[in-house]
Amino acid sequence: MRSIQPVSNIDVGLAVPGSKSITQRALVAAALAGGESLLLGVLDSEDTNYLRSALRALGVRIDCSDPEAWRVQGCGGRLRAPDAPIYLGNNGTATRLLTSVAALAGGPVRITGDARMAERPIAPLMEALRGWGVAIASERGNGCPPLTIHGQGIQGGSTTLATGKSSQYLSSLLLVAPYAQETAEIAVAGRLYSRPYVDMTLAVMQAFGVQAGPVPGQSRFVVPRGGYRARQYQIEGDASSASYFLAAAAICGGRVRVMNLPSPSLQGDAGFVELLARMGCRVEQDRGGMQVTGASCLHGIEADMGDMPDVAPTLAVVAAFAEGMTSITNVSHLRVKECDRLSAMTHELRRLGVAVEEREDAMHIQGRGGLGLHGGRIQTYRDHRIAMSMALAGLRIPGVAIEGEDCVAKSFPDFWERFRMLEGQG
Ligand SMILES: O=C(O)C1=C[C@@H](OP(=O)(O)O)[C@@H](O)[C@H](O)C1
Ligand SMILES: C=C(OP(=O)(O)O)C(=O)O
Repeated sequence: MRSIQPVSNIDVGLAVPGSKSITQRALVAAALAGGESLLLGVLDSEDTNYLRSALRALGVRIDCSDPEAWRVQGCGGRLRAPDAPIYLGNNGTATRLLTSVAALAGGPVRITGDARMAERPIAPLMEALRGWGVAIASERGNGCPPLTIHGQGIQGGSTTLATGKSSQYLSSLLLVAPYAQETAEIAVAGRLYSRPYVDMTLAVMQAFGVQAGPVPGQSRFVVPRGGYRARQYQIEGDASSASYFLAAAAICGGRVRVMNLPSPSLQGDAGFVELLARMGCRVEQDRGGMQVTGASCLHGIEADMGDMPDVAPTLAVVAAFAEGMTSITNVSHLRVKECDRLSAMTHELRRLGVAVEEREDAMHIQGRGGLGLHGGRIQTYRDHRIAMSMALAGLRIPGVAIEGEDCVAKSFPDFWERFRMLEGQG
């Protein structure tokens, strides 16, 4: 258990670990490319280690003797079937991305994960891969992992993605599409959640030499045949990880600078600072980083967070210290993350006395400037984002403690060491 110390008026500058999403995309592109890539500023965490081990099992050599600069010997799109199942814990991104990558292995690949991953859907991606001639089955027949992919290459041509609740399906199809036997087309049916992650995928693909994109005016993506070019690639700081520190300035007053989160950024979650600005904070952002200065009074806002799901818990905690109602809408996909985050955040904020209403796809938080709140032992449901966001409440409310705090290792292994920089202030 980790007890949090309240502070006020902070003044902190820091760099955050590399982006989890960009690291994983760059690893896949570099693994499939021909030749050696050097990935700089990578995130070295539980999730990226799962993906790294999986790519090694598929025959890719990755040298991590420098933890922040990984050297990847690309296989030119030719992977081997692994000797054992690939275990990916609760890494949704890697599970979705590797499901398509596994189709390029010359033999069966079994992908497994932890108990929660076995509840996180993947059926729309399976169906779209079948449209490209890939034989794939979900072991329990429920459209969730464990899965077996009978890797024999990807035929390509047209397929349809019935989108479902994750953009990771589309990112997965896009990333392997250059290695299909025919030009690949993906028609997207239905609403696409978390769209900025798709743009990030396209940007990483472009950086590795593949120009893919949506057909203007249509919900269809075309990816030319070819392959990735190995290169040296610099990864930005993680915008979701940065949100906890930037939000601390909003909650406690004072200012926080994150040096390695540039504006513009490839990450949709970099838009979190715009929400803080709407609540009254001062935001400065440029290529050199982002800075948030807290306001004497925060006010509630309406925020459609369909495109920024991972920072919705952070905003929910800030909302508890604002005056008035904050509505976080369009977030039903939060229910299929590491835990059901809508339900978890509702429970844990209520534990501290915050008035929260939970809806199927939204949360409404009635802030009273933090008045009347009290301490409590926060349950984290093995979810890093519940731990890191709820810790922020303890910077204002005495007596907040976080149970199961080690879950931060998924995306931010030294979160607590950096968090101590905040607690040491004021
Ligand atoms: O593609 C990615 O890197 C991610 C996409 C998002 O998931 P969904 O598209 O499932 O919302 C996000 O929540 C996840 O943490 C990372
Ligand atoms: C949802 C997340 O990750 P993933 O889907 O990759 O498990 C996250 O990091 O908040």
